[in-house]
Amino acid sequence: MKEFIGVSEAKILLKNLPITRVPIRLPLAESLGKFTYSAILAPMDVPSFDNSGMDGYALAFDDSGEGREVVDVVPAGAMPDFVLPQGKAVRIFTGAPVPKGADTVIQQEQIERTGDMVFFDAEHFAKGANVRKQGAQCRKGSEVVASGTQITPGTIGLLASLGIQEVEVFSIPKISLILTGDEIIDLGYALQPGQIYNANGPALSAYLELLGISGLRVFKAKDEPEEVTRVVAEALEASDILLLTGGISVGDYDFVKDSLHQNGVEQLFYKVKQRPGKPLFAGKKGDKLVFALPGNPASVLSCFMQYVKPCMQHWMGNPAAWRSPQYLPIARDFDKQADLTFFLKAKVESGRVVLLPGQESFNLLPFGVADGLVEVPQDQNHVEEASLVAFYPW
Ligand SMILES: Nc1nc2c(c(=O)[nH]1)N[C@H]1C(S)=C(S)[C@@H](COP(=O)(O)OP(=O)(O)OC[C@H]3O[C@@H](n4cnc5c(N)ncnc54)[C@H](O)[C@@H]3O)O[C@H]1N2
Ligand code: MOO
Repeated sequence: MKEFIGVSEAKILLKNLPITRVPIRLPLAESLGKFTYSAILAPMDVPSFDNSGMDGYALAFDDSGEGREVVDVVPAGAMPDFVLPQGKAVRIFTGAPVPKGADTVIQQEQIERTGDMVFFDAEHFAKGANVRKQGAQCRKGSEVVASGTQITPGTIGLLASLGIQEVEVFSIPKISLILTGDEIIDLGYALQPGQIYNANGPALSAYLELLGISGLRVFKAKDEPEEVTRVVAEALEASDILLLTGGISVGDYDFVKDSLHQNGVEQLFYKVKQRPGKPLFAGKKGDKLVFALPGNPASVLSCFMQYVKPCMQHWMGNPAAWRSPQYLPIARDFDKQADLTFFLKAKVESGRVVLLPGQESFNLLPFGVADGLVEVPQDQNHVEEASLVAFYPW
């Protein structure tokens, strides 16, 4: 039951959590952005036949003779059923199979053609020129993609070239979000006095999209203990990772922590020496992770980026989930009094980080332009202009 711990201790606790991750098989077209679960081996040679890299003429390089008679044409998509006779050439096109008996393709710009005869200057070529050999890209059985690789459009092209239609990837966690707070109103409704628009829901849903996670289930709970407990039970059942916003500090209407305990969630830590997001709660129930994010929107986004995002990325098989920040020079001096780690909204301008005005945890204005967060460690109260600071892009 860790209480009021430092940022690094909180991160180490999360990083060391054993997480059972399961692979799923997905159609290639749905695998973009996912991480491969196991290494992928080539099921065949690619190219699977020697083929021409140019539009031109295929011939046997070592054949002597001033010119070659063109005896046939090989288009792409057809396999020639003849052996090229000695001293002859065939018209060939890019991607077409090089017929047996030929070993070199001379591109058509380098050929003089007179009637059925072609002439070229052999000094400008080497044997084998412009022939893409069978297996030049990869041999059957060779590893083409390592495990833990993020699938890009390029990976999809590579796998398609190998005829692979499905890939085994790390699954995407099922995420639920419980928004607490009687004052929270969804977009599209008129605000009554005392009410505010739900900013945390749309922001988190967008952040999940950025991580390649769709299908977020959003629940709402009134500031009422039985309701929070009931909604936690329902949401927990349906999720691998449960997020809550609000209701986690010490106010009379903050019921989240008790509701989590009542639902058998074991506390990993509560309260972190940081601003924003001091009352952050992390817990687990079996393999399920639970994060109760302090309701202020800046705390929600900051805590999500620093703690929840790496857990989710780790779950999804990203080997760089807990990667180190970038180190960039800060544009101006910065001073703080509190003995807490600060996460500050910042913009990168000409390679320097500029801290934005409006760092209070209720204030969303700097998020309109921020590129990410700067971390100023707990024990550092002064940051000198131009010194390097840790910067986390979104
Ligand atoms: N006596 C103390 N009061 C507070 C402390 C404390 O230590 N002692 N901590 C403060 C800090 S720091 C934070 S952070 C907040 C966290 O409070 P909760 O997690 O209980 O969140 P709420 O009180 O429910 O809401 C805080 C704030 O955020 C607004 N909010 C909530 N949900 C949304 C949403 N979906 N979209 C937009 N805004 C939202 C809510 O209206 C409140 O203004 O506690 C401090 N208090
Ligand atoms: O720790 Mo809270 O997020 O500052 O307002």
